Amino acid sequence: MDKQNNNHEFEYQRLEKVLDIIEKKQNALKEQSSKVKEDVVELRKTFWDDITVNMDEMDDIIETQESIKQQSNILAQKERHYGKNYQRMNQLERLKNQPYFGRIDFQEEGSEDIEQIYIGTSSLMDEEEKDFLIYDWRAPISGIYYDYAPGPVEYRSQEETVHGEMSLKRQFMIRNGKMKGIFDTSVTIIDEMLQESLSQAADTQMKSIVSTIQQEQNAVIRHRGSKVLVVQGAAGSGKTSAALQRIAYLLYHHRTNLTANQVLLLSPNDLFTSYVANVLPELGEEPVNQQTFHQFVSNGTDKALHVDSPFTQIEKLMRLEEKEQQTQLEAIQHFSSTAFMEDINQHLEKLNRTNLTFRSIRFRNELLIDKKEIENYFASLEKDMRLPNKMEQLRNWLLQRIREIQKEEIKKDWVLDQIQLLSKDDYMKAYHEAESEQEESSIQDEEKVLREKIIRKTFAPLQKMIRQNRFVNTFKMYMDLIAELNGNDAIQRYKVEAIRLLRKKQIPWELATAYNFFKGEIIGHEVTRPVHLIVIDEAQDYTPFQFAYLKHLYPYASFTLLGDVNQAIYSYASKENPIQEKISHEDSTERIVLTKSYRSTKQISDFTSYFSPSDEPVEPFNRSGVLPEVIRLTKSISEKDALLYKIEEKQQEGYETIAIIAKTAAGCDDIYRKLHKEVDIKQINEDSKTYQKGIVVVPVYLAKGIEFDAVILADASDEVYSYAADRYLLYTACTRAMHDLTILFSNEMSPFLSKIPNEKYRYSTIVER
Ligand SMILES: Nc1ncnc2c1ncn2[C@@H]1O[C@H](COP(=O)(O)OP(=O)(O)OP(=O)(O)O)[C@@H](O)[C@H]1O
Repeated sequence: MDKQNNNHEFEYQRLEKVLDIIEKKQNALKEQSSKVKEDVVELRKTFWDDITVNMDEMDDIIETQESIKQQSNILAQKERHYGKNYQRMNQLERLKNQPYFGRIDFQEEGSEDIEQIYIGTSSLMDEEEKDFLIYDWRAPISGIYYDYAPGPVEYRSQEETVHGEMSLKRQFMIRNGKMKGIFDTSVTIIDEMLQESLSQAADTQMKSIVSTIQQEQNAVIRHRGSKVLVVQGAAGSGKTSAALQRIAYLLYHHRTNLTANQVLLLSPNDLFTSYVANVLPELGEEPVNQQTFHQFVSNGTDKALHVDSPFTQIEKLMRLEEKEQQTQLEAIQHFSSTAFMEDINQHLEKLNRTNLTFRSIRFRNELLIDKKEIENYFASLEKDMRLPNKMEQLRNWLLQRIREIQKEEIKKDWVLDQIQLLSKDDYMKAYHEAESEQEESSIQDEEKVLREKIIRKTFAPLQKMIRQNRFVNTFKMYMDLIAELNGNDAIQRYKVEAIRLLRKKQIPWELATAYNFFKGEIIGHEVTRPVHLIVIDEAQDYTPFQFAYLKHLYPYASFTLLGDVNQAIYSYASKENPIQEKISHEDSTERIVLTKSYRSTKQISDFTSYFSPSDEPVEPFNRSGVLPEVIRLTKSISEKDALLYKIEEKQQEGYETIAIIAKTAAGCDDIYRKLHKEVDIKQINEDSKTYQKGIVVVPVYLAKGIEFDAVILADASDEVYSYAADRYLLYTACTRAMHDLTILFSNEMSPFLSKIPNEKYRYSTIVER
């Protein structure tokens, strides 16, 4: 290789050249696009001109249909072409800003040549469309860039493992098409680009990390093989980032059999959904189907039911005294377990052997089919048949019964009464319908058509109701199951309140997924769209039941679960979660641990490591900042003044996103009330969809997954964070801080903080105005 190609001057010139080619391609594409657009508009306008419509003979009809089909295909093809151009235009626009971020010089074993591989967010060919000027970061060869330092390397192409030598690894910092820096890995010891990226201010929209993906993250992104991938990652280790880049990677590699709408991304709350919404489009991919699990469950349940959110569950628990909380937890843990799924299965078997609870079918206030009759039919079905199959038979039988009833009803006088109420239009339609059936229609023919119309219309809701299985009372059976549950004192006590809520059609979160499972096992699960890949972020908050339910619904889907056992704030609900090692050691499950934490400064990471709830290792990234500050409020200063003082200080220090985090929603209300007249502060609650830069007040459980420049923990006194479960909340809250962490408390500090060595934080007793 020409040594000249190694110097920086070469890189500046190359960048110019590439930008020039991008521009040329853009211009060519623009021209092409406007031509295609004109064609599409023209074709839409003249769609019928080239078609000869002839319906005389059967052959003519077929020919007409054929030519319509052909014309539609041409139109569709042109529209697709236009869509593709549009997509490519966006890609080129992005490339113009940062065409590439890396270069590797690679010599394949046995080859004389050294290839220069430039890596960017999407690929670019030279003007002759012969050679790659830029490789997509997801191309197999690009993997080397993330996995190795210069030296011997290998990568896996479609068919084989390719070995070779990497002689150069170079990083480029290109912003707005301008070269801002060039770093060779052999020269720089620390990753300057990563340092730069991490020291930036927090954003309300997550950014893609393709240019600085780290080796361990790359293993997550490019993982193949096992059906279930479990990622345990320290707070701020890039789980969410890796999850999104993984989706982009898989969409790229499985273009032909995986599309964005076959991916389900489950996120912890709406705020988070909008926080990450930009990443995939930034990577040139379509957004995937993203929901919270609460939305997923609510969409799959009875319309009349109100499903409590997980936040309601956590708030309720936090209001209880420790002993009461323990009892409640014990019950919740049972409902969260796969043992409860077993209870349900046994109960369903029993129901299958005995009978289900049906509703009688009524019509015009009269009993049409008595539930006894339905029970008898159910009992007559073959004993070993599965419940959903029995239900199908039952539906068909009922629909047939309805058809027979219709034949009787059509003759009755009430139908004639209804005919009198029909509009003139309906009469006319009936007249034409009757006429089209017979050359000369009589009054009787018209009446027959009208009677059929009335019967069809009147019975339609009934048929719909049968198709929707509303003749079986799954909710009542579920309530019975809960009421009949045996179990310890905790369960017996829990049942009383649960039944009270269920009677009001309100379902507590811990019973909601189980109800959908129970119902689906009776009437069949409704899976509306094919899902091939399910990515669950904050997976530590899923119960074994919930995870088993998802696997049951989508037995052929691949799963990627990402979470942190240290942030299991719903450990309130379950001691076990799918991220834990023992659960993830099932067949076809692989587990990757991300230990390095990138979000917070080393000082914040060190500090939080003292109260991290589990032994999972956390290795702080070496980015320096100030020590966290722990402030004791004394009587001479109110919480309000202390907060105002600290907010002002953080603003003066230049922080743009400042979060005041409280434990509960009530705590947030209180802070908001005290401060909103003094400073511009926004409150984040369960319904918040987005947030802006500035000052926010937010409960811990809604700050999950998000990050802020500066975090002020409003009250870390011992009476606020003292139970075992509070440790997870405290840890989650403090690890949201990127650059600055301030903790306030009055009287005694939380026991989780009191053991931290003094040199790990700055301590002050009073804040003076
Ligand atoms: N390789 C990387 N390059 C640049 N930034 C990174 C990288 N990895 C992580 N980050 C940054 O670190 C921060 C934390 O990342 P992310 O939110 O993905 O972590 P997480 O593991 O999901 O965190 P948590 O579990 O605490 O919510 C983000 O600002 C992200 O952009």
